[in-house]
Amino acid sequence: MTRSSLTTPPPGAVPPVTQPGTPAPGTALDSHYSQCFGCGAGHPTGLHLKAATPDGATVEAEFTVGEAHQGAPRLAHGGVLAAAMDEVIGMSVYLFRKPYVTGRLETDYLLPVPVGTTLHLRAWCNGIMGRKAYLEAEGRIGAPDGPVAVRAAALFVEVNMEHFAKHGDVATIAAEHHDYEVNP
Ligand SMILES: CCCCC/C=C\C/C=C\C/C=C\C/C=C\CCCC(=O)SCCNC(=O)CCNC(=O)[C@H](O)C(C)(C)COP(=O)(O)OP(=O)(O)OC[C@H]1O[C@@H](n2cnc3c(N)ncnc32)[C@H](O)[C@@H]1OP(=O)(O)O
Repeated sequence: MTRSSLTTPPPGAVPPVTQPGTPAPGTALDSHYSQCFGCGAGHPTGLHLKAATPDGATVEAEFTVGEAHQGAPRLAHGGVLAAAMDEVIGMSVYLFRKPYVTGRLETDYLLPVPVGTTLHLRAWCNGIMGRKAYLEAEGRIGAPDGPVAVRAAALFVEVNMEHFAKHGDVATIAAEHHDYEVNP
């Protein structure tokens, strides 16, 4: 992965700590919001990522490239692939049971990804420093050990729930999200 210093854990970054409530190894991960472009079942043209954590610390997910995801004819749009990486990384940092948002996302595109391809995604955390989490992901074509088509490195920043309440409907967040107390 070609990455900048901004997404590389600095000296002193620590491994993430498993929190109470972290899903057990093998648990399927629910969508965090039904209208989410990445994982929401209610989004008409979204990515509909299906995810699980094999070990309580990393996330594996599948995304099948559809007609709605094209850039060039019959090929996935690069921004859509970046969105898939953002989503699986977001799911992985959420395993630590704190709300984070993407601050920076860097993406390497190694292979074209045709419509109909199932990308096997994997995301993990390389370290945490204060509010900043340093994460990485890869997307492989056709199988968990298939050729790598996309790699990403990201900096996620911890926020409080007011971050979401400021722009969203608090009742909707509360209704769909039971892991955090929503009390702005
Ligand atoms: C409706 C339901 C929603 C409810 C969700 C609730 C919880 C979530 C639960 C589950 C989620 C599960 C799955 C999620 C899956 C996928 C989601 C995808 C994630 C996204 O798609 S999310 C949308 C895109 N995302 C944004 O919409 C962020 C916009 N942005 C901001 O909101 C601010 O910009 C913020 C908060 C990032 C920082 O603002 P701030 O004021 O809090 O803090 P500050 O600026 O001081 O930064 C603190 C330290 O981070 C460094 N830093 C910041 N940004 C940097 C950058 N770009 N590059 C390098 N370093 C950076 C600073 O340099 C400083 O570093 P230092 O401390 O060393 O000085």
